[in-house]
Amino acid sequence: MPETKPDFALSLQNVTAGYGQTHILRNLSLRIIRGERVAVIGRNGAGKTTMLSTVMGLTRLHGGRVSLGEEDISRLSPHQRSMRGLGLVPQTRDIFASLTVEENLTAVMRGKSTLDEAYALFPRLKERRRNGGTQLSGGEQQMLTIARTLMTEPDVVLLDEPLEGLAPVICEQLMQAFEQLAADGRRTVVLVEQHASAALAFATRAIVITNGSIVYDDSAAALKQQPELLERHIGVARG
Ligand SMILES: Nc1ncnc2c1ncn2[C@@H]1O[C@H](COP(=O)(O)OP(=O)(O)OP(=O)(O)O)[C@@H](O)[C@H]1O
Repeated sequence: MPETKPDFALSLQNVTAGYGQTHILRNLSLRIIRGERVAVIGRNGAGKTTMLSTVMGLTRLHGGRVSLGEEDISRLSPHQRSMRGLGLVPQTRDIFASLTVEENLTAVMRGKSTLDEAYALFPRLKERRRNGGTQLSGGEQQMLTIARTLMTEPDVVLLDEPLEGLAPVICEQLMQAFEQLAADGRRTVVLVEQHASAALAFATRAIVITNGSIVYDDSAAALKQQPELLERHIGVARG
């Protein structure tokens, strides 16, 4: 029987990248299959944000290649990458504070995306649609940041520590929204998160980064069963 080739959504091949002359990621290789849910965990400063930023074209690529599907996107600008279906939800909640919720969403809307879609995912944003960015709570700002990225119709969604600093009840709502985003393999989701247990409950695959290199790449369920490994790689296994 002919072997079917995996459909890779995103690939990093021998990537060395950083800021200016500094190398943070070292010869990092990774291939993510379309529809996969991947958790990326690691200690502070391990290079998780740098990895997402490198995929998005926001760092200096010193060597290697980044591909989206079959296409080498290593030389494309962040905007071109976004147009091809990459969406980054940055750690720095990225909204226009002077605009209302609705204006924030319509400003970046693309293709077939609709406000209803955003509001179905986050009903709270519908309630707050006429409120300005500065009037939102931290959790609402995070919801808006995620919804803004979705308005660009990404096939691959990169989430950079979306739960950081938020109350447990909001974290739960966000995790439910990520479940919906990833449902039926509709989107490929890469979740960088310090809350290891939430990330591992969501993901099918886990990647652990230490000093800019991948030290674990296997099933999320298997990593959950090895608290000593989690402890070794990320310190206190945070809930
Ligand atoms: N803009 C920058 N310029 C120079 N060095 C940077 C920059 N951003 C991050 N670094 C450095 O790159 C290394 C990796 O940082 P990165 O933010 O990727 O880690 P991280 O795993 O996401 O950690 P955290 O959980 O703290 O966000 C760190 O040593 C950091 O100081």
